[in-house]
Amino acid sequence: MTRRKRQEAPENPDVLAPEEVSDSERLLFGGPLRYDMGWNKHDGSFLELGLRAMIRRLPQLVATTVRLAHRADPRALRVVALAEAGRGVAQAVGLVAVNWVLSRLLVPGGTAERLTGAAPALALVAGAALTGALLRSASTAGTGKLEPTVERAATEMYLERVARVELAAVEDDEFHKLLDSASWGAASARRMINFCSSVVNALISLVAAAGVLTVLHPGLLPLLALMTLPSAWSALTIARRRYISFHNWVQHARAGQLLGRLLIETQAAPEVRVHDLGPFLLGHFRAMAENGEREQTRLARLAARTGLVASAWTGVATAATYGALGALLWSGAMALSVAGTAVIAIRSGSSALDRLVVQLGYLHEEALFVADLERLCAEADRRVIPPGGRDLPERVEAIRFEKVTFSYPVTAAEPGTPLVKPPALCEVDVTIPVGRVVALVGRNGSGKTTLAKLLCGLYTPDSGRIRWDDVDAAEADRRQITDRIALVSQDAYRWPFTARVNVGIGRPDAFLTDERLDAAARYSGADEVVAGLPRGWDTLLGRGYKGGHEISGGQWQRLQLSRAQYRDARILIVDEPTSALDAQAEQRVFDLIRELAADGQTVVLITHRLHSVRHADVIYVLDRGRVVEHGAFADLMRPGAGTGDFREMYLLQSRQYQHPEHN
Ligand SMILES: Nc1ncnc2c1ncn2[C@@H]1O[C@H](COP(=O)(O)OP(=O)(O)OP(=O)(O)O)[C@@H](O)[C@H]1O
Repeated sequence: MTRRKRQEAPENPDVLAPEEVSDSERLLFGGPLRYDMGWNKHDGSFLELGLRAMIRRLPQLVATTVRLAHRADPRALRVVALAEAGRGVAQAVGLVAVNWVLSRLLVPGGTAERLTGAAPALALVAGAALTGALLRSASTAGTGKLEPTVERAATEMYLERVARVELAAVEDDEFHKLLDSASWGAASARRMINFCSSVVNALISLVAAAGVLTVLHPGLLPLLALMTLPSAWSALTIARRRYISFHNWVQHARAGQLLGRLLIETQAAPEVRVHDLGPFLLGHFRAMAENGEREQTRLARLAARTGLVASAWTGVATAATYGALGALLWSGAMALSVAGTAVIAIRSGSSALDRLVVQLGYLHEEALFVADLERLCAEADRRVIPPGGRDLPERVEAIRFEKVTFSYPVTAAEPGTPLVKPPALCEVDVTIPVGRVVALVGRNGSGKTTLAKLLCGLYTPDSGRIRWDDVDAAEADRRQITDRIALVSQDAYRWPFTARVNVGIGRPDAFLTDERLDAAARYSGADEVVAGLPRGWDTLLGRGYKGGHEISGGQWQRLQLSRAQYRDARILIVDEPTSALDAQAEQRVFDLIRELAADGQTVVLITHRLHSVRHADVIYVLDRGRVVEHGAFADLMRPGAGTGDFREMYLLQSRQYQHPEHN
């Protein structure tokens, strides 16, 4: 693979290098492989932050961290805050004591005499160092306690909110992106504790150094600035360089990793072999990896150059500082002991500022994810399933859809280009008498599943009403609606749990007994599936786990039918219940549904197998979101009745089952 001509290196090394995209990436992904995920929007955020902006944001960042920590463990927060403040005082006292020591040592007289004179000051230096060490360990312990607590509290806050929102929110693209970036918020909150404690510590050290210098000699403060600013600039520049390198490298690495995954993925494996895709994918993998390596080398060279410039600046600043100190000493404006203390204070202040700018950058980046987490919580609260509501009648006679219209939210392909999509349901009138079998039939995309989801309360109509006798579902207690419904959908979830839990999860609050499970399993033929599992009911279902066992689509469907039976709800919605079942199992399911109907169970049956709806009490035929005809099977099959849609579809299907000679 040849590589495109390298683009010119950027003039300003603080700006991200232009995209270096290999031909492989252009061919396979149409350009650089960028994720369209929520967190992606924070890529490169460190670079947007200058020194001044960092300092401006400092109070807000510290406030956010303190708020998180206070919510999780106020006591540990107090320990960390007091320990850090105490460390600052200990540092200042230590510096003053050093000055005292030097002033006692640098006086004329015998060594023993001078040492004796400096003894109290030396004891103070030792005391300050010991106190500082003890406080540091208290702060480390407090931070260590806060970190996991903050992460747990933030994770719980996230999960608890997400579990309560409407389905429409989870399906909304924008909400999903926010969900994605907020999912990093908990780990970021944890890291913020550490970064923030380092920032506060560096800040206190800096203030202590500046305070002591001001007390010693006001003229020393500009020297601190002279020495620390180039060093802060160099620390920030080098940190940015590393950051740029990481972000450029990570894109190419991601693209390469994707190819690596495709080569070993089970689903792709047959095609990789039959079409001999191995060398093709491997060749592109190598080209991308080499591109990534070249990028890293280039950035490492640039980082080395910047480091050298920064070191030269720091050297000049150090020389200027020591020159100024020398001049003050020479002119007699400053005592030697003060100059000695000033050197120590300036060094400690400058290293504190280095730490401050780097840690502040990281703190800023983590704070963006925590802000997403907070935004998600606010948004989730806005889109939460409303709690409470009107009680449903104990014995409902019929559920009625009255002129119900519903549209899914439309996502524009390009920003600012609204898409017009017809509603999934349009002015639909459907009556579901309790204790009867109602069938919904129609072409793909005609709105059958949408109607079932509205019945479950997963969506609410844009207009029109769904009434449970005289109670409007929009005002009813949603829990009472879902409690009365069991749903077997074509895409029912395959829980990576044991077979026992996969059925029992139909009603998680009910006691799991083998008796109840066996009864539910017999209902759909899942008893045969369970009998064939290596550990029976206790077999873990799902590949990729030790002891995990995979079962076929049809076997899953039987388990899912048992789950609905285990739920023991008054209304059973079955959406394509037999799509993956063999002919025998399918017949059995429809016989069961008939038996249920005879027992007075309400069944809403959605299916494309029209021969199976012959026994339904009423059949609704949908087309492009509208009910085009409805009635009993015999009525719909009468020539000339209604629109004839059902009759036509039914006859077409029956002809396919007949032997060609009989046509
Ligand atoms: N989650 C969704 N988001 C956006 N549009 C959707 C969503 N689900 C369904 N639709 C659209 O709504 C319309 C009705 O879909 P629905 O799944 O209700 O039809 P259906 O009759 O059950 O189809 P099938 O027989 O294929 O299962 C279709 O145009 C479909 O593309």
